[in-house]
Amino acid sequence: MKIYFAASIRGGRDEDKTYKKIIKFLKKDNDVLTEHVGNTDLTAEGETKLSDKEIRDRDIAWLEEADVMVADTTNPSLGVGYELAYAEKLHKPVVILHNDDKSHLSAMISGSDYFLDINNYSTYHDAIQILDSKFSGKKY
Ligand SMILES: O=c1[nH]c(=O)n([C@H]2C[C@H](O)[C@@H](COP(=O)(O)O)O2)cc1CO
Repeated sequence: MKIYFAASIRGGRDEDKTYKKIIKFLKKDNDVLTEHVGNTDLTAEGETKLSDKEIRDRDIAWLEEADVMVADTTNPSLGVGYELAYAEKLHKPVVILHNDDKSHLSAMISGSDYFLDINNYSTYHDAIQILDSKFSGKKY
């Protein structure tokens, strides 16, 4: 499966180690198109070798190509909000991971009838268990 993993970059990189572990787990059986999101060397400046237009256009092409989106919404991010709305427009399945101990998910996401697969996690291990139960043997 091709997975578009969405998580905060310019919104802040406090959770980058969690992103890295989630991507490592997903990569065992899948193709993660946005592996750079989990790169712990990537700062809140974002990808500096590409223009913002190149980043946006590449990411939308990846989103169109993806079978499913996994979004970690714990760290609020304009880009992730945009990607979620775009996934809804494309009718892509979306799995949301959110650590309720750290932030309160926007009502624009939790109040939407489209985003029904919203999963609260506290530790990285919980997040992996959630993904394992969703993806093992499942085709999107
Ligand atoms: O450098 C980047 N590379 C990139 O792929 N993105 C995409 C992927 C992430 O899921 C999302 C993060 O948005 P933001 O930077 O607003 O937190 O946007 C965002 C940036 C910087 O905005």
